[in-house]
Amino acid sequence: WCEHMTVVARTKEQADQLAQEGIRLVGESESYRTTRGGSIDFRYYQTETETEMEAGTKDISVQPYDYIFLMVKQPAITQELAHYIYTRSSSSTYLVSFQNGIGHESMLSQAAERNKLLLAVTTEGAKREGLTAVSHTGHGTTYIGVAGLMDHDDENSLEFLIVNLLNKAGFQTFMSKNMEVRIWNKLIINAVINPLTAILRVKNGELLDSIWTRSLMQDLYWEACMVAKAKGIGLPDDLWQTIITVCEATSGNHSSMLQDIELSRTTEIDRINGSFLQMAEELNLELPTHLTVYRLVKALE
Ligand SMILES: NC(=O)C1=CN([C@@H]2O[C@H](COP(=O)(O)OP(=O)(O)OC[C@H]3O[C@@H](n4cnc5c(N)ncnc54)[C@H](OP(=O)(O)O)[C@@H]3O)[C@@H](O)[C@H]2O)C=CC1
Ligand SMILES: CC(C)(CO)C(=O)C(=O)O
Repeated sequence: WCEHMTVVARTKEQADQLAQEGIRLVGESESYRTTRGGSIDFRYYQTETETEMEAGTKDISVQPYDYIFLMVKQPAITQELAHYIYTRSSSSTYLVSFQNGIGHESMLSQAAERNKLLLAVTTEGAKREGLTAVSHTGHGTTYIGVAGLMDHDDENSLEFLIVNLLNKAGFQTFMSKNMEVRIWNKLIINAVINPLTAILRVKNGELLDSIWTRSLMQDLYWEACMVAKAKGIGLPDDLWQTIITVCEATSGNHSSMLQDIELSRTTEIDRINGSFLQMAEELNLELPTHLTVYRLVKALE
C-alpha cells in the first residue's frame, strides 16, 4: 500500500523545483530531504486545469487516487478545484479535507460523495519556508471522521487505515465519530488565537504573555461559547484550557492567519470569526469582540 504518492502544487514552477530538489522538512532538532524522483510524483494544478478546460476533456493519464488529502485554505476551494478533484476520483476514492473553519462540506459536495468525504482538524503547526521547504513548528492532535454518519467500527476499514498510517508516520491521530463537535472545538480555538496573532503580529505562545491579550482571548472565547450554546452544540468543559495548551504547544508558530497577513494573502477570517458573526445575526446575538477583530483583519487584508 502507499506505493504511489503524488503531490499537486498550484504552479508548474513549484512542481518542477520539487521534482528536482525533493521536499526539505525542517524539524525541531533535525532537517532532512525526501528522496528525489521516483517515490513522489509532483504535478501542478494551474496549467493542467486550464488545458483541460480549454479542451473540454480530462487528463486520462491520471489514475484515480485512493485518498486525496486536500490541504488548502478555504478561499482556494473554488468550483474548478472541486471539479479537478472529482475528475481524479473514482467511486472508492476518499477525500480528506484538512480544515479550519466551517462550511467545507457544502463547498466540496461536487468533489466527493458524502460517505467518501472525511473531515479532518489538526493542531499540528506548520510553516512553509519556501517553494520546497516546510517547518514543523509544533506537535498537536489530529481528528478525522466521515462527514455523514459512520455506520461501522471496523478497524480494518479504509477510514481506519488512514488514521493508522498517520499514527505510524508520527502524527497523533484519532478517528472521530462526532466531527461536528471536533470542528466546533477547532473553530473556537482558531477564532480565539488566529485573529489576535494576525493583528498583533505575534507568535501563538506570545498571546499568553500579557493580561491584555489573555482578556481579549477570553472575550472571544465567551462570545463563541454563547453562539455554540444557542445552537445546541455541546462543548467540552476544558476547552478554555485546551486553547491555552495549544498556544503553549505551538508557541513558536506563526498562526496560519498571521502567515497569510505576512504574505499579503486573503485570510480565512470569513470562515472563522465571520461564521460566528453570521450565526449571531441569525440568532439575534451581539459579538462585539468578534466584530472588532473581523474588521481589523479585513482592514489588514
Ligand atoms: N499552518 C498551520 O499551522 C495550520 C493550518 N491548518 C489548516 O490547514 C489548511 C492549510 O493551511 P496551510 O498549510 O497553513 O496553508 P498555506 O496557505 O501555507 O498552504 C496552502 C497551499 O495550498 C496551495 N494551493 C492553493 N490552491 C491550490 C490548488 N488549486 N492546487 C494546488 N495547490 C493549491 C497553495 O499554493 P500557493 O502557495 O502557490 O498559493 C499553498 O502552498 C488550512 O485549512 C489551514 O487553516 C490547520 C492547522 C494548523
Ligand atoms: C492550531 C493553530 C492555531 C496553530 O497555529 C492553527 O490551527 C492555525 O494556525 O491555523
